[in-house]
Amino acid sequence: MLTVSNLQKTYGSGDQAVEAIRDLTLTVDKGEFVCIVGPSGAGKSTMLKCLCGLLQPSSGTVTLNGVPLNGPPKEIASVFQDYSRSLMPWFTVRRNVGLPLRNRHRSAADRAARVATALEAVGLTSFGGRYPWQLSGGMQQRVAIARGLAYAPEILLLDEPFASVDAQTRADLEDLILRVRDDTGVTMLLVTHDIDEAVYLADRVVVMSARPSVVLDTVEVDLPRPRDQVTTKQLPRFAELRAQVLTLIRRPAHHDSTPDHHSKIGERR
Ligand SMILES: Nc1ncnc2c1ncn2[C@@H]1O[C@H](COP(=O)(O)OP(=O)(O)OP(=O)(O)O)[C@@H](O)[C@H]1O
Repeated sequence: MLTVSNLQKTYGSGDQAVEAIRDLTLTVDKGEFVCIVGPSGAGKSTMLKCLCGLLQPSSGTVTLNGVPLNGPPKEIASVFQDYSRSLMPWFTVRRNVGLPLRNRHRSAADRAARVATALEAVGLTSFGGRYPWQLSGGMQQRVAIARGLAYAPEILLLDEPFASVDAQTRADLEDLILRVRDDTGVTMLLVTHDIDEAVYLADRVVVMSARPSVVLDTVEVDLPRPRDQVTTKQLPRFAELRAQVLTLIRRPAHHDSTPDHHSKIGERR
């Protein structure tokens, strides 16, 4: 469904040039849940911006259903880490969730129905009339997820979506996103620096090196579904997969990445 071939991205030029991504190649199949792990500054957000058409790669291609990307595609919705900056504080929850639908020229009744379904999916039906600042951080992130879902994308891109909430809320949101995936069949591409989270959620974990990033390897996650925060994480296979990803991350890349970068990624604090 989504193919990234030899993606390379350098910001600026000359003395100011920052090579964020050296060479990324990966594919995401329809309905798959792919997690991307990589150290801080590895270029994960840069990659997602290239995938949702907000940034032009310096070289390489991104194709969606066989068509090269040329600007933001209507098939993709994104959820970012910082919900406080992605929600409009002067709009109600309902209006925030319905915002991207206005550009798709849907009727008011259709928009309202989609917003209601999306709010229900994230358990916020009774909060549609509130403002974001009246909600907890975890609830605000659920609003951001609902906004992505209301858009009915083929692919949902999630950039460290649970990084700004406490551990219990994070676990709840992880389970929410798994439930949404089961209910809707939407393809998920989620970036995280948390190995446990990646293994818990994914069908496949793509491991990125430190900047300038390359794909170090891909790990197939053959854990049974439905997954559970307690029983899945107690499985010996979960520990094996976790160790496999950690070993990859600790192995220096072939280019000039430093061990310091690698130490920033790892087990949940
Ligand atoms: N607009 C920009 N101009 C110049 N350099 C940039 C720009 N955006 C990002 N960079 C640099 O590119 C590199 C990759 O940044 P990016 O935000 O993609 O990494 P990341 O893996 O998402 O990091 P984190 O996990 O900390 O969010 C960093 O060194 C960053 O400083």
